[in-house]
Amino acid sequence: MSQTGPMSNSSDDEFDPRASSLSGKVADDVMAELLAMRSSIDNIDATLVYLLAERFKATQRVGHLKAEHNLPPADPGREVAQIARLRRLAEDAHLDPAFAEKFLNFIIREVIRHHQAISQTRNGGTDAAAS
Ligand SMILES: O=C(O)C(=O)C[C@]1(C(=O)O)C=C[C@@H](O)C=C1
Repeated sequence: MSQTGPMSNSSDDEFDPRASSLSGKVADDVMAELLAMRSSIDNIDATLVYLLAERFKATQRVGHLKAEHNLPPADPGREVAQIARLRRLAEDAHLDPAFAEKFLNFIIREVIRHHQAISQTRNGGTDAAAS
Protein backbone atom coordinates (compact mmCIF):
# COMPACT_ATOMS: atom_id res chain seq x y z
CA MET A 1 0.00 0.00 0.00
CA SER A 2 1.49 3.36 -0.99
CA GLN A 3 1.52 6.34 1.36
CA THR A 4 -0.65 9.33 0.64
CA GLY A 5 0.62 11.83 3.23
CA PRO A 6 2.79 14.88 2.59
CA MET A 7 5.96 12.78 2.83
CA SER A 8 4.82 10.40 0.09
CA ASN A 9 7.10 10.14 -2.88
CA SER A 10 7.33 8.05 -6.03
CA SER A 11 10.49 6.44 -4.62
CA ASP A 12 8.64 4.87 -1.69
CA ASP A 13 5.64 3.61 -3.64
CA GLU A 14 6.84 0.07 -3.00
CA PHE A 15 7.20 0.60 0.74
CA ASP A 16 4.82 -1.40 2.92
CA PRO A 17 4.64 0.34 6.30
CA ARG A 18 2.95 -2.77 7.72
CA ALA A 19 5.79 -5.11 6.74
CA SER A 20 6.90 -6.99 9.85
CA SER A 21 8.29 -10.32 10.94
CA LEU A 22 5.91 -10.04 13.90
CA SER A 23 2.72 -10.19 11.81
CA GLY A 24 0.36 -12.79 13.25
CA LYS A 25 2.66 -13.37 16.22
CA VAL A 26 1.51 -10.56 18.52
CA ALA A 27 -1.91 -9.39 19.71
CA ASP A 28 -3.73 -7.07 17.29
CA ASP A 29 -3.79 -4.16 19.76
CA VAL A 30 -0.03 -4.43 20.37
CA MET A 31 0.58 -4.57 16.62
CA ALA A 32 -1.63 -1.50 16.13
CA GLU A 33 0.35 0.42 18.76
CA LEU A 34 3.64 -0.65 17.20
CA LEU A 35 2.48 0.43 13.73
CA ALA A 36 1.40 3.83 15.07
CA MET A 37 4.87 4.35 16.58
CA ARG A 38 6.49 3.18 13.34
CA SER A 39 4.57 5.75 11.35
CA SER A 40 6.48 8.48 13.23
CA ILE A 41 9.73 6.59 12.70
CA ASP A 42 8.98 6.43 8.96
CA ASN A 43 8.43 10.21 8.79
CA ILE A 44 11.62 10.87 10.76
CA ASP A 45 13.66 8.52 8.53
CA ALA A 46 12.32 10.27 5.41
CA THR A 47 13.29 13.63 6.90
CA LEU A 48 16.79 12.31 7.67
CA VAL A 49 17.21 11.30 4.04
CA TYR A 50 16.15 14.75 2.81
CA LEU A 51 18.37 16.47 5.39
CA LEU A 52 21.38 14.37 4.41
CA ALA A 53 20.70 15.05 0.72
CA GLU A 54 20.70 18.80 1.43
CA ARG A 55 23.91 18.52 3.48
CA PHE A 56 25.66 16.63 0.69
CA LYS A 57 24.47 19.22 -1.85
CA ALA A 58 26.13 21.91 0.30
CA THR A 59 29.34 19.94 0.81
CA GLN A 60 29.53 19.21 -2.91
CA ARG A 61 29.75 22.97 -3.50
CA VAL A 62 32.50 23.12 -0.86
CA GLY A 63 34.32 20.28 -2.65
CA HIS A 64 34.31 22.19 -5.94
CA LEU A 65 35.48 25.40 -4.24
CA LYS A 66 38.32 23.54 -2.50
CA ALA A 67 39.41 21.78 -5.69
CA GLU A 68 39.27 25.04 -7.65
CA HIS A 69 41.56 26.75 -5.13
CA ASN A 70 43.81 23.75 -4.45
CA LEU A 71 42.70 23.49 -0.83
CA PRO A 72 43.01 20.18 1.07
CA PRO A 73 39.80 18.12 1.34
CA ALA A 74 39.92 17.89 5.16
CA ASP A 75 39.92 20.78 7.61
CA PRO A 76 40.79 19.17 10.97
CA GLY A 77 40.46 22.48 12.87
CA ARG A 78 36.90 22.89 11.62
CA GLU A 79 36.10 19.28 12.53
CA VAL A 80 37.27 19.73 16.13
CA ALA A 81 34.96 22.75 16.52
CA GLN A 82 32.02 20.96 14.83
CA ILE A 83 32.38 17.85 17.00
CA ALA A 84 32.63 19.85 20.24
CA ARG A 85 29.48 21.79 19.27
CA LEU A 86 27.57 18.66 18.24
CA ARG A 87 28.50 16.93 21.50
CA ARG A 88 27.13 19.90 23.48
CA LEU A 89 23.92 19.94 21.42
CA ALA A 90 23.56 16.18 21.88
CA GLU A 91 23.88 16.51 25.66
CA ASP A 92 21.20 19.23 25.69
CA ALA A 93 18.97 17.01 23.57
CA HIS A 94 19.57 13.89 25.73
CA LEU A 95 21.25 12.13 22.83
CA ASP A 96 24.39 10.10 23.55
CA PRO A 97 27.25 12.54 22.67
CA ALA A 98 29.54 9.64 21.74
CA PHE A 99 26.94 8.51 19.20
CA ALA A 100 26.56 12.08 17.85
CA GLU A 101 30.33 12.28 17.41
CA LYS A 102 30.53 8.90 15.66
CA PHE A 103 27.64 9.84 13.37
CA LEU A 104 29.17 13.21 12.40
CA ASN A 105 32.57 11.63 11.85
CA PHE A 106 30.96 8.99 9.63
CA ILE A 107 29.36 11.69 7.48
CA ILE A 108 32.49 13.84 7.35
CA ARG A 109 34.67 10.89 6.26
CA GLU A 110 32.25 10.33 3.36
CA VAL A 111 32.32 14.06 2.48
CA ILE A 112 36.14 13.96 2.40
CA ARG A 113 35.97 10.96 0.04
CA HIS A 114 33.68 12.99 -2.24
CA HIS A 115 36.04 16.01 -2.03
CA GLN A 116 38.97 13.77 -3.03
CA ALA A 117 37.01 12.40 -6.00
CA ILE A 118 36.13 15.93 -7.15
CA SER A 119 39.76 17.01 -6.81
CA GLN A 120 40.98 13.91 -8.66
CA THR A 121 38.57 14.52 -11.53
CA ARG A 122 39.31 18.20 -11.73
CA ASN A 123 43.03 18.40 -10.95
CA GLY A 124 44.21 14.85 -11.41
CA GLY A 125 45.19 14.76 -7.75
CA THR A 126 48.37 16.69 -8.42
CA ASP A 127 47.79 19.50 -5.92
CA ALA A 128 47.44 20.10 -2.19
CA ALA A 129 43.89 18.76 -2.39
CA ALA A 130 45.26 15.30 -3.03
CA SER A 131 47.30 15.12 0.16
O1 LIG B 1 33.64 22.77 5.85
C1 LIG B 1 34.44 22.17 5.11
O2 LIG B 1 35.58 22.60 4.86
C2 LIG B 1 34.06 20.88 4.54
O3 LIG B 1 34.75 20.36 3.69
C3 LIG B 1 32.84 20.21 5.08
C4 LIG B 1 33.18 19.21 6.18
C5 LIG B 1 31.80 18.71 6.70
O4 LIG B 1 31.29 17.73 6.15
O5 LIG B 1 31.24 19.37 7.58
C6 LIG B 1 33.97 18.09 5.61
C7 LIG B 1 35.34 18.02 5.70
C8 LIG B 1 36.13 18.94 6.51
O6 LIG B 1 37.15 18.29 7.18
C9 LIG B 1 35.29 19.75 7.42
C10 LIG B 1 33.94 19.87 7.28
